[in-house]
Amino acid sequence: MPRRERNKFVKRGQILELKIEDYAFGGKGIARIRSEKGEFVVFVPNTLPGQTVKAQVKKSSKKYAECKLMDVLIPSEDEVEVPYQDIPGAPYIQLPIELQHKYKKESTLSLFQRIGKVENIEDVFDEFVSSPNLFHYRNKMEYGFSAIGYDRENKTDIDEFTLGFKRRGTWWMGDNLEKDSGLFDKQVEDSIRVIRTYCEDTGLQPWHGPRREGFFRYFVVRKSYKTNELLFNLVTTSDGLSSFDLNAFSTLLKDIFEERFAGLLHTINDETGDRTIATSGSITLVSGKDKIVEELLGLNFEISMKSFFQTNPKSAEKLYSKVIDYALEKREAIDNTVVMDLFCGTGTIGQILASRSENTKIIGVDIVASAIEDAKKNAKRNHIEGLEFYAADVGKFLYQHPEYKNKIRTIILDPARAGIVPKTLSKIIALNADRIVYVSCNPATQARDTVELVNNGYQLKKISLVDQFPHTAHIETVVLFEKG
Ligand SMILES: C[S@@+](CC[C@H](N)C(=O)[O-])C[C@H]1O[C@@H](n2cnc3c(N)ncnc32)[C@H](O)[C@@H]1O
Repeated sequence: MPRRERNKFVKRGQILELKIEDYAFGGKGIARIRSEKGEFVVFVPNTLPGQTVKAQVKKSSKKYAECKLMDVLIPSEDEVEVPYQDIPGAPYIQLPIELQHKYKKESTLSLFQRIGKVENIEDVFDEFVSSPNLFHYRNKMEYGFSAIGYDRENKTDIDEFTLGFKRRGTWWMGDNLEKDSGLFDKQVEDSIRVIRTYCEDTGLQPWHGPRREGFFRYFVVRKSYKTNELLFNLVTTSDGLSSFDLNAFSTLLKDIFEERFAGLLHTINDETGDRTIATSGSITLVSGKDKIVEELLGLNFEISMKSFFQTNPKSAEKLYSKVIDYALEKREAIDNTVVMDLFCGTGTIGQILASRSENTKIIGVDIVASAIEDAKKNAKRNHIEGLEFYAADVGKFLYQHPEYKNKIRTIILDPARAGIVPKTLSKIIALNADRIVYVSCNPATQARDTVELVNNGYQLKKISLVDQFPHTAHIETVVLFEKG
């Protein structure tokens, strides 16, 4: 054994049985191994206090180890029965929502204290906003086909035509979805079994991960809460396509979902990597239409299979309302001014803000060109004027447009999970805005950026937490920063 490994309490790859005692930010359960040498801390994501779990060591140092959850052996006493199939995407579904909120609130605020150095975090805490729908809140789901399934009774893998989600902690094994998971659409999930049987009866093979071969790969569904319509995308390889009848598959979906069926798309994905994105590859329309319309705060947004759209639209309305409330608190910093909506995606926040303010010009910037195209189209559809959208890296855009320095009073920030790179944050700070409303889907990077903003004269005035994804460890934050 290498010396580096010898000094460690547990070894990489080792399988441990652990009792979870605490909860850390991001859904990491904390277990402690006590011995004559002292206390050794083990983190296991997607677990909660009271559970006894089986976990594999992924990273180990002298003081602590990071593990991957393999199985929950004994549930926590806090957990309750739910009528849904358990899936890796909802590790906390059996925990009452009030407890989920408590863990999320406490761990997020302590993160701002620890990393963000905000000592008065309890004083500036504004509101914990719950998701309006606690179940069936998602508007998109990706189901995977697999030739290797999971035998729940014997807890082992089996050769089986599978359609559902990956088995927790594995990349090669699927787990059949037999009924509603409680996260997406009940009718769709209760029908997955029928769709699976239809595909299996064609004689074509599901994807075999280790062998990197097979025909059926993914079945993706998008839903509109406005119209209740469903848009489908079947992802296959090209191998065997000539013997598969896409129109007959579309008829099956129309028979099941009737007027809810909006359209079927087909994607050919011949990538063989384990981490291929479900929908990469060429996409064609088989029948119906290729877009559905969703409504957010009275505005309409057209969504195609590939475009980014908030996954929990009802909760997104709450999130956006909070952003708009913070922004409009000081109307003089909004009306008759130029507002920057940086990392704007499809421009939703800017459009809502423009529609609720007087003579405000919005500059939206996002690096994804197709999102900017959608933003422009959506603004036109909603008859909102005064918006300019640019497809660019935020840092580069600000470098190329020094004319905005000292001209912007309010900035909206909504970066991706990785947060804002330091150089770009400096350029944002150099704009010298009075107010910044910073939305984040990763409070850990936002807490880091808070230090920089505070060092440059901003104060954290308010923070709200929005629970966009009940039953997961995710939490979104809306933070209001003001100068001086
Ligand atoms: C959380 S999303 C923003 C969503 C948007 N505000 C909305 O509500 O629809 C983060 C966005 O940051 C964009 N992005 C990531 N890195 C970027 C960069 N360096 N410059 C500009 N945009 C970037 C992504 O394309 C993505 O649309």
